[in-house]
Amino acid sequence: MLFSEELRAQAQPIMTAIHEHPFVRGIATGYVPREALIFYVEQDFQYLSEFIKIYANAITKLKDREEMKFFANSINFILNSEIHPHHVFCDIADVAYETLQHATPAPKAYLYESHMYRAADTGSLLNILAAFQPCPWTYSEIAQKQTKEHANHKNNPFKSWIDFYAKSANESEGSLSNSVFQWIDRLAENATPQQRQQAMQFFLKSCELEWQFWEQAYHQEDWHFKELLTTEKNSHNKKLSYNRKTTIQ
Ligand SMILES: Cc1ncc(CN)c(N)n1
Repeated sequence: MLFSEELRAQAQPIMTAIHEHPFVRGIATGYVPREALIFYVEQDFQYLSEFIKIYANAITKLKDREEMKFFANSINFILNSEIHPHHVFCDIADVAYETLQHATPAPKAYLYESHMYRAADTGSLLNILAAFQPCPWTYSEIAQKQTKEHANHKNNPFKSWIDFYAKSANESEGSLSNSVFQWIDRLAENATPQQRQQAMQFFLKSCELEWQFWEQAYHQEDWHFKELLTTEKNSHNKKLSYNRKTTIQ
């Protein structure tokens, strides 16, 4: 069995829980509470910004130009394309995207970012790829499953979100996702059982943190002593006062 097959097999219970998560089901059925959408975008904006920095840092560990290109493309995708799904959520929540770009990372987002830095700090490309991979992989799985269920019908306000990640499953992110699994397999061939085990742990923890990220947004889980822990003035302490862009008649 290829190592990437082992990774996916071990992660299956987590992937099933992600598919069944109420936030993710809400995308398929067309309704997610407004506060959850706002919290998600605030946190994801911060998370993806951090992800870019971690990708950039990972480039310093590479020797091969093709490998560098992969990380450069990933950064480009996050910076220039992945704002679209955020806009979809903002439009549904009827909130201006610019107002959601100043949050402090909430506990699970902080944990996820720290986890990826920890993977990068090991200096092992296998660990780095294993820790990064659940980010594109789980979204591509969600979108492909929801497309198969025909959740992306024209009356679903989340259609464009599903189409975006389903399309990227075939083009950039997903085909990228497959090529990353192949890359992981090549690295795993020369790894010791201990090194594979460590990479497996990075992968599974990132999968769990993907589930936690949905959970955190759905329940707007934040630091309990937030006012002591942040210097941000514009954090989502004020979430209930987010003005709608349009006036309700
Ligand atoms: C937390 C999280 N994980 C994954 C993705 C999809 N790249 C995302 N936007 N945010």
